[in-house]
Amino acid sequence: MSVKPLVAGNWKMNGLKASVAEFEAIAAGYDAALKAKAELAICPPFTLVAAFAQKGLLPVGGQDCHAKVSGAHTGDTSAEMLKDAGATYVIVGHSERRTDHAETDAIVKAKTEAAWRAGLIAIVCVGETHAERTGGKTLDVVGTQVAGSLPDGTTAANTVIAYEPVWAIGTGLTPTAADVKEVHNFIRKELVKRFGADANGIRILYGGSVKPSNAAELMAVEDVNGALVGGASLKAADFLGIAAAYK
Ligand SMILES: O=C(CO)COP(=O)(O)O
Repeated sequence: MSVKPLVAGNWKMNGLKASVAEFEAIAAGYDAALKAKAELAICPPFTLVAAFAQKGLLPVGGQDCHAKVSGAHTGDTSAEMLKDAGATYVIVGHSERRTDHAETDAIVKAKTEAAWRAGLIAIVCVGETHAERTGGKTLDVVGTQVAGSLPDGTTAANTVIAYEPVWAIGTGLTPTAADVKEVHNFIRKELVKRFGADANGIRILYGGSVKPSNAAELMAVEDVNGALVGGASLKAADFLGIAAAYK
């Protein structure tokens, strides 16, 4: 099944009002040739979601959501609020949330359901730590996260998976193409086993130190259907360079 790749930018805790210029530069550079290669999306901090979405230039996403619709949850943002602000996507279960905010697979699953309830596409992140990889536990860990973080009813239309090895995030290190292939093939198999043939259309993004210089090799790997890009998504030239790496 041929799947249109998605190259999504995760701006993390970066960006001020002035950053709308960089967002506009990304949209301006997304020409017909790039449109033929990949879809783009930008997930800025909450404070910029509405401002970016109002531009109507590219799909926008949040970086997290609460599982509930509303209520006494100081500092949290619901999926409905993101939808109201104009978001299309929301990232859930990023390793920085799993670590900094002790998010478990059960919490990530509840957030994924919240995303669907609000009409958002969930970008569900999974990935092993360095110790887990060197301990030979990568597929066990990723398999457990995939099983526990995805609700019944996961489809190609409501969910994107992002495989992000924790040790590759922000480090400049990346797994070999063979290692990426092993994990993506494994995730695909698990998805098809549980959700049926439709799961061949679920996009599985690779994330972790993706740059224009390594994008061509990583994006050519079987079952890699795009990228979730951190640092290199903050500069239009780098982010567009990743999309351009598609043949
Ligand atoms: O965590 C990531 C995207 O969600 C990857 O970050 P980097 O691209 O900065 O390594």
